[in-house]
Amino acid sequence: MAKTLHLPAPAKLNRLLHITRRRDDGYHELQTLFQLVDIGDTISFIPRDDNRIVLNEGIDDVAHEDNLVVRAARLLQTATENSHGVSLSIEKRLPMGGGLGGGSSNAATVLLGLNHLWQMNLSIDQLAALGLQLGADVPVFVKGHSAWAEGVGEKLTSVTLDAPWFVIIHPGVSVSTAAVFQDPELTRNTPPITMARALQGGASTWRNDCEAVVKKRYSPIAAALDWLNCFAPSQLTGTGACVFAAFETHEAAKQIARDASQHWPTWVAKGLNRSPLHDALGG
Ligand SMILES: C[C@@](CO)(OP(=O)(O)O)[C@H](O)COP(=O)(O)OP(=O)(O)OC[C@H]1O[C@@H](n2ccc(N)nc2=O)[C@H](O)[C@@H]1O
Ligand SMILES: Nc1ncnc2c1ncn2[C@@H]1O[C@H](COP(=O)(O)OP(=O)(O)O)[C@@H](O)[C@H]1O
Repeated sequence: MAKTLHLPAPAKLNRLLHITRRRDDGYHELQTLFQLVDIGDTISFIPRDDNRIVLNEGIDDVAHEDNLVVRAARLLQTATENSHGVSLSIEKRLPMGGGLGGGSSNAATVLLGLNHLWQMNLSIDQLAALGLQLGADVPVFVKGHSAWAEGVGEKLTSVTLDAPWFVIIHPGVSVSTAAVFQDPELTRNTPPITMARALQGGASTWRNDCEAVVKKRYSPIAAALDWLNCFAPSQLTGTGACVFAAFETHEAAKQIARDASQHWPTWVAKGLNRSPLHDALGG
């Protein structure tokens, strides 16, 4: 029987997110600091004798062909014109549409995992370019390092950030990314800053331009931010829904998480700089 490969798909936090401009095509240019964290999903791969791509254990709310793991596998199969197949399954731990990048990370894990399993020998840059076709957050997971990002998130420079313990709370609502970017009140003209200046400023200066609009539209997110702000400066990740705060010790994070978990789904996560996916693949 073919051996099963299990690979991690870590989450990310946006520790800073500035929106600098709306482009003519309606998309927004960003400056963001992506940090990888040590919570995530697991993707399992079993090679097949035929050329089919099959998702055995998927996600209830997402159709088979729409699932980013199936789309990533098909994209690699087409781009490399190969006739290998695979059976995939997802052990889902990350909330969907939570701003933790779970779907994007799942896609990146499939691109790297199948490049390895099918021995396609595409470079990381080639895989990141394929990943961008699936979503703006896929390339950072393909590259596998915390990063300063510009453009729509695809122009990446690896950075080494502090690695605190984070408390991450899901306030229980689902945020529409499109609606946030369409909101007339969104701050979309933050002057661009240099990466050096952002890093020099440090975490106490980092903020998320989506936060004001998201708080106004979703009162449960405002409530979770207000609650967490009583213990440490708190922020939204991506366009939400999750909010987070950093703590120096695991103990301190666990203590706050215990209280938070009485109200909301809550995670404690360690900040990372290198992806556990790249550790697992030995790259
Ligand atoms: C803003 C970030 C930061 O990480 O939010 P999260 O998704 O993590 O919350 C991401 O880059 C999100 O990228 P991605 O996940 O690809 O966005 P999508 O859901 O495809 O975007 C939905 C819609 O939002 C708008 N949109 C999205 C990204 C962007 N840079 N400018 C935009 O204007 C577009 O109208 C797009 O059709
Ligand atoms: N494998 C997958 N995991 C999560 N979401 C997926 C997946 N495949 C498709 N999706 C779709 O992508 C959307 C964004 O998911 P996700 O990346 O988890 O959130 P976010 O972009 O807010 O961090 C989901 O709401 C879902 O409809």
